[in-house]
Amino acid sequence: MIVFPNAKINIGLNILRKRDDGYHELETVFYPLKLQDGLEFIENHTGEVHFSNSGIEIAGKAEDNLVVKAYRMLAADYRLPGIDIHLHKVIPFGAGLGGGSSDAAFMLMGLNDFFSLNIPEQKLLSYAARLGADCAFFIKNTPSFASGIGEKLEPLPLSLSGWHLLLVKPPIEVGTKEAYAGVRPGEPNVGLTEAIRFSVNNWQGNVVNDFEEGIFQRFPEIKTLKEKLRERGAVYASMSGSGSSVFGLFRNEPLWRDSDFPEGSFIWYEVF
Ligand SMILES: C[C@](O)(CO)[C@H](O)COP(=O)(O)OP(=O)(O)OC[C@H]1O[C@@H](n2ccc(N)nc2=O)[C@H](O)[C@@H]1O
Ligand SMILES: Nc1ncnc2c1ncn2[C@@H]1O[C@H](COP(=O)(O)OP(=O)(O)OP(=O)(O)O)[C@@H](O)[C@H]1O
Repeated sequence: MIVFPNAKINIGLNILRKRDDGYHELETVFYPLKLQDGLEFIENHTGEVHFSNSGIEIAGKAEDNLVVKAYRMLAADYRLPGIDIHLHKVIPFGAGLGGGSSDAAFMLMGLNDFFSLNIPEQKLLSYAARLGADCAFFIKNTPSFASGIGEKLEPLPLSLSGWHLLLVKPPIEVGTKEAYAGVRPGEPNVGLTEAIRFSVNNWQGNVVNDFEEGIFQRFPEIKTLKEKLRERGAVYASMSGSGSSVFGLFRNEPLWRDSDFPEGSFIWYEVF
């Protein structure tokens, strides 16, 4: 079976408070992108899991990969055969695009479908939440308002249809944990549920990402990137999640060249 896990952006991200277990309560809007990895698995007769990877190389042991963790989680509760997994990685990581979380969520859904496990959506959502705070979103994969630690989801009637998105990930990887360490939690001036209802023209300054302050201090080139997207005509520009990627929303196709951005940047353009 082959599935295509997609990326997400965060539109606004307010970090409200730190919990006793170290996680942070937040409010954010998740919006799916067409940018995708390719994830294939076939049954084998060894009873083992084999993992291979092409495209962007993922360092570390196969057992640490979120798709293998997703398999192990289901295999603990359901009878599953061994499988060979191949992940073609296109979505950059350390980018705030949720690529690893998406791979894990699509693995859960793929195993559920292919091996007819009949796991209801509510249960898939709770498996996903155990794999990562972002992961549950990809089970639904429609524009959503998220709260809690990112796992409480409500569908959001937000359509960016017709808007052009230009996303740039500079050659900097930001770890999620370190990004959280650099924020000061607090209540926003305008709550996200209210701000997101404004027209996109009024988002800048109202729909904010609380990770930006700390990350821009550490990596001024990411701040410069956001300014560049605004100069190029982005009606709204923001870092996504914990960074390092930055996106701009444009009314029309933006004019840009690869050389506008830091050498080695990953660039993605789509029309919603
Ligand atoms: C930055 C976001 O992408 C915004 O959507 C997410 O909050 C991150 O979600 P994620 O990558 O799925 O995160 P996880 O793998 O669950 O957590 C990685 C680390 O980030 C921190 N973390 C994550 C989520 C959260 N609400 N509060 C946290 O403090 C914790 O230190 C945790 O150990
Ligand atoms: N399938 C996977 N794809 C990408 N990274 C993975 C995967 N499985 C495990 N990882 C590990 O997760 C780390 C990436 O996590 P990180 O949270 O920084 O990235 P991200 O995909 O940009 O997500 P986020 O939007 O949550 O910030 C990498 O260092 C990598 O080793």
